Amino acid sequence: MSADKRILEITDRIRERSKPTREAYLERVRQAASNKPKRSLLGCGNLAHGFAACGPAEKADLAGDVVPNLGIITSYNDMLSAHQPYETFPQLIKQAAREAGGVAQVASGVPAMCDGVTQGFAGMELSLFSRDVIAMATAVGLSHDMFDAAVYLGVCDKIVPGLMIGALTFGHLPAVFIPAGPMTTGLPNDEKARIRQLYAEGKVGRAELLEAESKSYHGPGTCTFYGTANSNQMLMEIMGLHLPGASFINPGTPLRDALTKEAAKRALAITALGNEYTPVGEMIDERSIVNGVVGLNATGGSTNHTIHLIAMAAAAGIALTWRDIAEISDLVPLLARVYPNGLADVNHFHAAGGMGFLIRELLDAGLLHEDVRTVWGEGLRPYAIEPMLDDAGNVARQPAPEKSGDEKVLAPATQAFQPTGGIRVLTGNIGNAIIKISAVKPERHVVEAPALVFDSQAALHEAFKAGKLDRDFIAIIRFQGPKANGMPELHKLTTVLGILQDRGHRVALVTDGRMSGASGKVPSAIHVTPEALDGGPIGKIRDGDIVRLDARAGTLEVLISAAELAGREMDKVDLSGNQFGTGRELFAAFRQFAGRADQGASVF
Ligand SMILES: O=C(O)[C@H](O)[C@@H](O)[C@H](O)[C@H](O)COP(=O)(O)O
Ligand code: SF4
Repeated sequence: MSADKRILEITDRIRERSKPTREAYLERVRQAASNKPKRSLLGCGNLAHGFAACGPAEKADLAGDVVPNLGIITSYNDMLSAHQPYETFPQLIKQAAREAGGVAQVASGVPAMCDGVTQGFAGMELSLFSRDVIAMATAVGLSHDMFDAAVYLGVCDKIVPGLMIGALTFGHLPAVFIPAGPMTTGLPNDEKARIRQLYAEGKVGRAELLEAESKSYHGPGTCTFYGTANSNQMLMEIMGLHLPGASFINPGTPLRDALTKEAAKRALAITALGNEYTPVGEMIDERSIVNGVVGLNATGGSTNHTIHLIAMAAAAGIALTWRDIAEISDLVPLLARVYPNGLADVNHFHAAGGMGFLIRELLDAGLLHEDVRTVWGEGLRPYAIEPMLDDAGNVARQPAPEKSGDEKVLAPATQAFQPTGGIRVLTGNIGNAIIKISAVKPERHVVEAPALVFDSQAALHEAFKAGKLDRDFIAIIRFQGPKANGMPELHKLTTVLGILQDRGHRVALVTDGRMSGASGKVPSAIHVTPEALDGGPIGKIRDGDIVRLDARAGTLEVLISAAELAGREMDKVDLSGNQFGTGRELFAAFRQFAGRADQGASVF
């Protein structure tokens, strides 16, 4: 079934806009692909260094140019529960490569930051920039030119986008992304949030809070809320970079290991040395990107992808804009209710039918491009499946269930939770901004209240503790953009603003910073562009100004005259405290050269 004509029109518009950059990119990909395998162009000394630590069989294989060599880019560390399982993946991949007559080598490790550990602390000011560091580290690994394809081990927030930018920069190489899978279900996310609010109100102590948090985040695997990490998994599957059904299988299970080995074999099968050469730079095109945006809106995915998807697309020469995202949002129904957009977690989503059911529903509704290339072959329909193990312990796939296993978690397109997607673009005299409404009650989609201006999230917390916030207000937190302090997530504010909202106050947040993909119930206009440090009007808002956030009309306004706004001086904020400590002194160039949020906030 072909996609709805409005989806086709948006895709055509993106294709037309991207033509100059996309054609130049594809020329570079084809140029790089012309010498295959690249390692045969290396000198003997270079090559000997490249396989010095291999066994005799691998050395013999790599000395020639008929055996494919798989580069592994791994973001393993023990800090992220989602990445800890990757400790054992390289051995599995190497074993699978041998079984498939190929070789696999770890090409490089890339850093991975846990936004949950750094949330609310200085480390969060490195978070967004770590995406581009990951892309650079990926390039360092692949620059050895020893590889015919690469597999990318990454799950969390900035890691998959960084790996994707790196993979597309080596667009002549086939790329398969290998997920680690979600943590098993622990304390429900809404119960965790309830205990946090009790703690913030002084009704429970630190011991009770730590006990609740530890029952929620309790083992290896991705945290089970639908934040940026799980949005990444959804994107990699709907864009055809995972194997069908790979995203949400728990780590440490036979099916997980079978999927990992299958991914390694698939990557070796689609190199230029075989008959299904699938360079990722050609495989990912405007249709794949639009499919990603559709999936993001259909699932109420992370607002961080209104930044990362733009940067990822740009790495393939494709120019994606917030207007594209907004127009797709207006066409795509919300089909998933996973926390913070509901009470279920990602394991419940998978059990209800998961990605296979979602993709089938969106394909049948004409909301996805079916005629795309994927790492699995031609077309997206083969992803409308659910994976399992056969008797021999290999991956088998059967059609996704006709009916959702739980229509309160995963709905058919005919019974969508909301007729449009979870992500909106707001425009007006404060600038452009993003809001995720899938987790905000309809009665809170419009908030008009006096502004209270803060230069940091800490200042708002202080005002809360001093009892100054028991009122209707819109918090304006500015100088939180990429150039100011690395555009941190201000997700810790969710608890305090949630308490005030639950007390019946009309509250909202407006910031040039970010929120977490796990943020939700408080109406928040985020990624305000231009940022204050770039002269954005958000830097001119004063305490008491009336601000109106209207997610229905798609507007964000400070209700003063244009003349008064233009006549106001930009506030000045001392940012020297954001330039040193926790490694921030090493990121001055990133702050200086970071692009706008609506253009991907990239340093490239
Ligand atoms: O974008 C995201 O999804 C968040 O950055 C997420 O990865 C982060 O870990 C949150 O902080 C988790 O939520 P809590 O901080 O509420 O545990
Ligand atoms: S989902 Fe967030 S908190 Fe969980 S491991 Fe990943 S980065 Fe850390």
